[in-house]
Amino acid sequence: MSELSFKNKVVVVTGAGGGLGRVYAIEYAKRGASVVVNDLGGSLSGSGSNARAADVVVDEIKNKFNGIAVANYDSVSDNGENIIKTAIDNFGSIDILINNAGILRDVSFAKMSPKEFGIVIDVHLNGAYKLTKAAWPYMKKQKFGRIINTASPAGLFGNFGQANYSAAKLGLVGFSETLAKEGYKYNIMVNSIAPLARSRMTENVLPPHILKQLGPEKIAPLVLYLTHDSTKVTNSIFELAAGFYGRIRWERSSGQIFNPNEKYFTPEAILNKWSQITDFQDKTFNKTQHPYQLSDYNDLTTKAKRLPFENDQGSIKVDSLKDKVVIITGAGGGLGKSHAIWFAKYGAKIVINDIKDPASVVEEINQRYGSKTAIADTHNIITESQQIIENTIKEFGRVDVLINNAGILRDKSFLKMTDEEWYSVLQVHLFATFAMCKAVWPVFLKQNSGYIINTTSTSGIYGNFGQANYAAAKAAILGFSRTLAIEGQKKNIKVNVIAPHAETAMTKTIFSERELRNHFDASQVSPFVVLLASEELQKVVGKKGVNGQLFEVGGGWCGQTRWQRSPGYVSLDPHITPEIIKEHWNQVTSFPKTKSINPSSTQESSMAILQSVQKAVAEMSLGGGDSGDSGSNTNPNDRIFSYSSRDCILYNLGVGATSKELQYVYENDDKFQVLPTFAVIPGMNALASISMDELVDNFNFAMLLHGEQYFKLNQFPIPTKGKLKTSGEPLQVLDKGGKAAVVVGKFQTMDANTKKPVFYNESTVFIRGASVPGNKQINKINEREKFAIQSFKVPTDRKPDFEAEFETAKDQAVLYRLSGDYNPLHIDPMVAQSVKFPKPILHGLCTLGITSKILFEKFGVFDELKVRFTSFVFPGDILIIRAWKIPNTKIIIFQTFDKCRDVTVLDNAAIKLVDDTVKSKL
Ligand SMILES: CCCCCCC[C@@H](O)CC(=O)SCCNC(=O)CCNC(=O)[C@H](O)C(C)(C)COP(=O)(O)OP(=O)(O)OC[C@H]1O[C@@H](n2cnc3c(N)ncnc32)[C@H](O)[C@@H]1OP(=O)(O)O
Repeated sequence: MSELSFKNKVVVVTGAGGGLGRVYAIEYAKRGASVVVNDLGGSLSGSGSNARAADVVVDEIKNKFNGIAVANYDSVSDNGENIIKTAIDNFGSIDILINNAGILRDVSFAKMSPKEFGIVIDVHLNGAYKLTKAAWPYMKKQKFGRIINTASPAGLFGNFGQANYSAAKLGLVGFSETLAKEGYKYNIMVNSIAPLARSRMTENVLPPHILKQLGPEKIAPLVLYLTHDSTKVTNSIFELAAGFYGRIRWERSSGQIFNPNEKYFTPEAILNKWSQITDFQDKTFNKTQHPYQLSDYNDLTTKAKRLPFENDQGSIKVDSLKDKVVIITGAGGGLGKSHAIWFAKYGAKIVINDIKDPASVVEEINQRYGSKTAIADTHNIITESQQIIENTIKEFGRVDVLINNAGILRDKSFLKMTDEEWYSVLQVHLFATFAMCKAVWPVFLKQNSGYIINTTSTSGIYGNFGQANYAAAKAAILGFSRTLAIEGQKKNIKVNVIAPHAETAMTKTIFSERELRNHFDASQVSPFVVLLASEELQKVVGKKGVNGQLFEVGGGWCGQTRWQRSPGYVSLDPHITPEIIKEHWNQVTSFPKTKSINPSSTQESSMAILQSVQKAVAEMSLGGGDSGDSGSNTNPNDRIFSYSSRDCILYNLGVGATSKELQYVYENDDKFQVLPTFAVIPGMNALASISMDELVDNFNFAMLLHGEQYFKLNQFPIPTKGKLKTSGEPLQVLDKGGKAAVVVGKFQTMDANTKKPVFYNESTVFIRGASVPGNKQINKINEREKFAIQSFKVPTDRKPDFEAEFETAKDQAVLYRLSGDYNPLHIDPMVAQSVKFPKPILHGLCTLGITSKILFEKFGVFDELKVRFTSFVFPGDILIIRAWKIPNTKIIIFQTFDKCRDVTVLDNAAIKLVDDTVKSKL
């Protein structure tokens, strides 16, 4: 494949003095681009400014790569336009913009100051806005542009201590989606990436063995691929780290429709169908979708209205809102007013906040539901949020529910959008939501309960033409809310988000009058909001409750929206290139039904990424033999293992053979042979054909230990070269008290040409920290070999018939691994430490190989072997092998003891001799 060139392209990379940005800048320059390396030169906390960081990168580009680059030291949020000007002044255009600069101000929401919130929004979101705004006219004019905005898993899912950062990062996603829609016809492609990379930011947060895999050089190839002029990908979000590349997209449930009449479309009716709302199966009236825009409400409302007038009210009455105190912002009309009336209907006391005219709503409510049901409040929600809370407590004595509903619109195509239009929309939506939540938070913390319902919009979720400001603000509210939900969980504070399909001004811009009459009705949203603030819903849903969730509601339809991620592509290539990404694009972006996942937290998402990487490492570590062969009727789980005398010698050396034993180490020796335990090697090579990560929950490859092994030899002597085919399948998948999982796999190995059986293995792995839910357990114990599940206790009434000592070499594992088990646990001190071993341990099969070599030489050929690995061995330890002949049988029971650690390491173990009268025939 020809190299993707960036010759004659002008690239601006912000925050390029280090980490990700630096690597981007270098990679672009190496491929011929002219690069503006922007960096303020500040420390991680954003203070100070020296020109060094950007200069160093520019020098590196010029001197080391003979590339073209110029430094810029402006702050993205203060002088973003200047950075673009640097590109124009020096190189005459701007083609590719990578908004990468960022700062952190991590602090719990309770302690977060408005300044800490504001500055993070300013650098990430306003910074990206400033640069994009300045670049946009050039890109539009030249009909070419590529923009990458840097989101984060914290933005997608929320993250403790990062309310500011989550808001900014998801805000960037909403912003990008809108730009993608507006830019498409001008060949401006806009995408977001959510990388989990090793950088100054992550260094303090992640453990070293994980950090090791998270190099920025693994992020850059996707960014370069996405921004190449031959790439037409737009409006997409990617999660990536450590060689994993996946796409993440919205998934909207088919949901539930109700007849949307005021009498029977109630919180009770919605509660009665809650499981349907959050159900992501297709239904007759609607499908689960992966949309780029809001639901087809025309269709849904029409169907909803055809339903019987009476919605089933179920058996649970919602009465927990009686005398609860609810603050609703922007409640002087529209949705807010409707919410207020519905809360009043359910017995709540309401603070009607609106800078315009709350009095008429108050009057209406008090007339209908009794005086003092509602009070008016005209404080400014951005600057006077504290007074609103104080006023509420003064009047009603408490606050239970906060509904952030107020908003404004300043719709304009991005080209024409003014700074005032951008900032004012952010102020009223995002900063007001922040200020109101901030003011009510201590009250909720103190009373150990509270409900917040924030209002996003389908424009925020999917982006919308002419609403870059609104989409950014609304998406930011969602990211912000998710972090609040996480932080509030322990204190019983529930934070959820709705995207109502009934926003006066917005709907007016989208729908015709007729359509509006058909389904613009605020009262079709409010019952859902009342339910979200009720205790009844939390009780019905159970332990975790409804928290941090996003719902789309309107016109009688209610649905839930969440993330869905592709299984993605993992490259273990140490030098991943954009070309490799291009070649595997289909894998990066396709969403096969059974393998796509729905991560719901930063931890879940990151763990799933790292597990995909570990799985790939495991597949490679454990031999990773070719799957199948080119013939027809091949099972994808089959693994081909070709070997030669060289592999036999390597194996023999790994389990203790020396130059004094030519039969094991010299292929021209008359008695050249491979030891019987070689039988485990093709099985081990096929271990990766069993997807442990799918069989058990919380799979972590580094936590996997070899537990037991059984094998049977169908042929002896074992051929010293050949092509073998092994098929693997799980026989048992069991949970060990929720603390570990045990997986037993069977591996049938045959000669790939003659199809004659050669070996049969049953291998047990013990996975610490993993669990197996009831419905995933497998127990085909009846299919297991008798010898494999037999118990072999050493006779305690007599001394062993045989005893031998063997000193393992310090480099035993280093040598043994070359037979195909490249598990880093046996060589990488960092990996070993991460799973609580002080240093790398020896392969269980190496200890077994050493032991059975000695037994083989003493007792002769055996055709069955079974062992349990009871403790680990460090390379260099001295082993004591003990064996007992069981009278009148062909069975030898054995045990291996680690003299240095004073512990039995192989136990419950036996071999079955082929002929107990002869020694090794060899
Ligand atoms: C061909 C396939 C190749 C596979 C390759 C694998 C990749 C390799 O690179 C990995 C390795 O080589 S790891 C090195 C070798 N293995 C070891 O060092 C493990 C040694 N064993 C231990 O540490 C403990 O026994 C330990 C930690 C395993 C268990 O100890 P405890 O947690 O103390 O367990 P315990 O409380 O005694 O028992 C709990 C339940 O688990 C069952 N169990 C115990 N040891 C087992 C073992 N070794 N294998 C299988 N099951 C085992 C117990 O029976 C008990 O079950 P139940 O609750 O049902 O009674």
